Amino acid sequence: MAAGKAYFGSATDNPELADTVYVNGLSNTADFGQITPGNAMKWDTIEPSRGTFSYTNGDAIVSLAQKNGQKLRCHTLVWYSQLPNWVKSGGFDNATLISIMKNHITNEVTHYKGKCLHWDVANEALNEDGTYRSNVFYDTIGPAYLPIAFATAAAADPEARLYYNDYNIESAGSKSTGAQNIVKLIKQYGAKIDGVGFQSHFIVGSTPSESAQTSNMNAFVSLGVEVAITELDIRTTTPSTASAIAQQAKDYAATIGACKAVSKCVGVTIWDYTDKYSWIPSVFSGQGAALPWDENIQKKLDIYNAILNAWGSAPSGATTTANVATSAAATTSAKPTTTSTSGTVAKWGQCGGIGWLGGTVCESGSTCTKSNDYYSQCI
Ligand SMILES: O[C@@H]1[C@@H](O)[C@H](O[C@@H]2CO[C@@H](O[C@@H]3CO[C@@H](O)[C@H](O)[C@H]3O)[C@H](O)[C@H]2O)OC[C@H]1O
Repeated sequence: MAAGKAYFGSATDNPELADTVYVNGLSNTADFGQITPGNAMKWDTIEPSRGTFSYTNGDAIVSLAQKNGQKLRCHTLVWYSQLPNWVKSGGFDNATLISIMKNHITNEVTHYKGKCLHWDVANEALNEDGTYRSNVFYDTIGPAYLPIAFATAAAADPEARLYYNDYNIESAGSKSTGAQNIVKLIKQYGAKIDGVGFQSHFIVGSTPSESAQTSNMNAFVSLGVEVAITELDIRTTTPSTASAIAQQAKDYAATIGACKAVSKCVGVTIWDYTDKYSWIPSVFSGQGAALPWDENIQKKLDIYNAILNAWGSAPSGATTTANVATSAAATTSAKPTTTSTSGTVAKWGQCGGIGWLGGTVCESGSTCTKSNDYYSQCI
């Protein structure tokens, strides 16, 4: 799977796949060129007991992405949370836990070999002050668990882009510095790390500015890795207000604008696309309304249009009030009127001067062709 192609995508989860309106919206590649499984590839789902691997949920999401022609970010291999008790409280010695971790990674990455554009190899290894978080891997193995995990994933699927993923690393500070140190550590060990994911679970009005996010991304890029926004949502106190929505639109624009401004920022993923299935209300009491589509799977136009404008790719008809999840007309109106166009990609995310929120977009400097079927081809 080629690296360096930008995308805009959404997380999803298996229970939602029974909702036809929802699936139609998720499958609209004019909006979403990429999917991340929200839970289906986590350790407690994949290997709930030692040596027993269950890929049913993950496979369902892979199949959907393949059917739709969407890229996959695979999430996540080594995380202290949603980790089954047999690992968390197993009392294993160093060598045994290394072997368990390597076996888990090898089995899962091999199962999905060739299907994952990215793997979030390690998730949330840091405390807020940038020191290592105490978890069973760190406490038993030490910081070397990180390079070991990355090297193991690289051996199982050499083509997948390997990511460290965390929250509160989206602007400069101790935790961002800690994440930069993880990149250096993994490289010092001679293991492969390709990218850093900024989860970007933001709060309306407290979202870091575009320039703060841009300069922070560039600090990572200068270490020789790409970056991605991997779990974007911007929560507010519910019920939301008009002023909160106006600020939220600016916050989304700042975040997407930052990724757009950094050539090595390869894509943006929102953490599901509709408030109907957002994880926020269940975790942050009294908070929600964090996503660009509402609980009825209707676009919030202020936010949707702010995203399109920040992405620099508002296709004709994109400001329609129709709901893309239910309206074929909205999908049709989003198609370009020209039959085809080609040229050099002037800037990341733009093909022949017409960019798209979803679908394929090309790297700066490459050549592309685009036709009426939505998809550009990067040459
Ligand atoms: O009961 C559980 C339920 O709690 C669980 O919720 C998921 C928790 O993880 C969420 O994703 C994480 C959000 O932020 C970052 O910290 C992580 O990188 C993400 O993985 C996910 O959206 C929730 O659905 O789901 C399974 C239920 O059995």
